[in-house]
Amino acid sequence: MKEILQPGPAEALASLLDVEPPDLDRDGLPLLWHWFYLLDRPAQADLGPDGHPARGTEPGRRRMWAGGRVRTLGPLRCGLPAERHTEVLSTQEKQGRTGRLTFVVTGHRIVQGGEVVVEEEQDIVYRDAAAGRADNPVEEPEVLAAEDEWAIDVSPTLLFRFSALTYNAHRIHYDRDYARDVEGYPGLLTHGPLQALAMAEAARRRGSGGRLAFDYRLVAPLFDHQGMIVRADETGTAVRDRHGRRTATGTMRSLGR
Ligand SMILES: C/C(=C\C(=O)SCCNC(=O)CCNC(=O)[C@H](O)C(C)(C)COP(=O)(O)OP(=O)(O)OC[C@H]1O[C@@H](n2cnc3c(N)ncnc32)[C@H](O)[C@@H]1OP(=O)(O)O)C(=O)O
Repeated sequence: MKEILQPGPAEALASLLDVEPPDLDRDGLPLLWHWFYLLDRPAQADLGPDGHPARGTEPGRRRMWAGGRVRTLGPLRCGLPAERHTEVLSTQEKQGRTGRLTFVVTGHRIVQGGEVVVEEEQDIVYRDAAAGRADNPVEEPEVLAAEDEWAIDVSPTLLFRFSALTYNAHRIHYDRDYARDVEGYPGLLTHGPLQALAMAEAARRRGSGGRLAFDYRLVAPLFDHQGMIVRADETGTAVRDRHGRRTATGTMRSLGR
């Protein structure tokens, strides 16, 4: 897949996150902002009942984004062509606390000007249909956001706009009836990439930049009524809900300028 990268998606993302638009001419796209470019555009006829492309998935199993590893090796520039190369790297069966898990790892490389500028692995997990019904956490008392934490209101409009920007039609993020009645979730599910991006942005606020290695895991589902509270410090970055339950963790390392 190949396209000329335009500033529009980056401007739309800055508005969605309520952050200052980055200086694209000086720095290129920030860490993970490549997720809004070079998107798959599957035909409507190819979508399964969950809104995700049906190809290659076992009918009835539930897809979740479980984690990933990203390396930025150079600036990704707007105004220039870039291409994405994607392949399935591995498929592994595991037994988790929530039942049978099938992890599919896909590898992605973004090439610009003949150089690999982003290298990434994404971990997607498939679970049995009943698993979502167990994802109904007991809510502890509220833990207010500290001064060094970033509280994001997870509203349906935020989730819808994120789905739209990534051209992701997975119904768990915007169709409350489907999320509850079919997948058994207690609310709309916050995208894994949105949580990863919030962690990367919290680190960017602290001055991270240049060539970076970022590893992250989505460790528990985050629903829209639970808020999203993000923090980054020198030891890593994490997301919790407003009751103190951790839903994502990440570590970042500089690879030098
Ligand atoms: C976009 C998009 C979809 C989404 O965004 S979906 C929403 C975002 N994702 C989530 O909310 C997932 C949250 N995480 C979970 O629900 C659970 O952590 C998960 C992934 C279901 C696993 O929970 P379990 O309790 O069943 O598993 P265990 O902790 O007992 O672990 C069993 C083995 O699996 C390995 N493992 C666990 N989590 C991960 C991970 N995130 N990445 C890679 N591997 C993982 C764990 O290490 C254990 O392995 P062993 O070798 O030690 O057995 C869209 O669709 O596009």
